[in-house]
Amino acid sequence: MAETLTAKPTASTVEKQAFRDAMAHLGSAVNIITTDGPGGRAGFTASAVCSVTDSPPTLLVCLNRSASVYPAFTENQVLCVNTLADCHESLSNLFGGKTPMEQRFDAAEWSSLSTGSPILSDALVSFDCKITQVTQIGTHDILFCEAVAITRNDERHGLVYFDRRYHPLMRQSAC
Ligand SMILES: NC(=O)c1ccc[n+]([C@@H]2O[C@H](COP(=O)([O-])OP(=O)(O)OC[C@H]3O[C@@H](n4cnc5c(N)ncnc54)[C@H](O)[C@@H]3O)[C@@H](O)[C@H]2O)c1
Ligand SMILES: Cc1cc2c(cc1C)N(C[C@H](O)[C@H](O)[C@H](O)COP(=O)(O)O)c1[nH]c(=O)[nH]c(=O)c1N2
Repeated sequence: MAETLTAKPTASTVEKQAFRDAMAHLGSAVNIITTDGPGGRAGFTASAVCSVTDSPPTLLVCLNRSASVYPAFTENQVLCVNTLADCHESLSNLFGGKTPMEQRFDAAEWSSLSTGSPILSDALVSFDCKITQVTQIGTHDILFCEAVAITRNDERHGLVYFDRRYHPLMRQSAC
């Protein structure tokens, strides 16, 4: 586990709502981030996920520190990024807040791979990761996550969150 950095707050001329309205114009994949371990099983929906480097294979996940799941991720130090397919809209909403944890997990099939974090059975792709570094910016922690195992489903269609709504993302069919 490496250092935790804290950015100095700076005055911004952009209002929070204007920022969110602007961010709603960026389409993104939708993911259910899961963890399990001494801190308990937990999961939440995240669109703030991206690739950092392939050497070592690293993704980042932004997690609001006020989320109910925050203590579990902090304690477990492992997580799985489960990228959702077009059929997962209601599952995304379940993991998107307020629903009790057991009810979230009861709605789908799960397995485990290397770290013990729940792997969503029909996810588009699952990155089983250990958290290697954490940086604090404003309300969120940026979790840098090194993939230790990956499962892929090359047949399913994708799911995109854009303009505050879900959209299916179709694979190009072979011609
Ligand atoms: N990064 C995040 O924490 C994040 C991202 C997406 C959605 N959400 C949450 O999901 C719910 C629905 O979101 P929505 O997209 O339908 O409408 P919204 O108006 O709350 O958000 C619009 C866009 O702004 C960004 N955003 C929203 N809340 C943020 C936050 N606290 N920190 C950083 N960026 C944020 C995201 O890109 C989001 O898609 C809200 O409660 C929202 O806070 C959080
Ligand atoms: C489409 C979409 C996308 C995101 C979210 C929601 C939705 C619907 N949420 C919010 C997050 O899922 C929610 O705060 C957690 O489920 C925690 O909620 P509880 O505190 O358990 O109610 C979210 N939260 C976060 O910290 N980082 C993120 O990238 C996202 N992205």
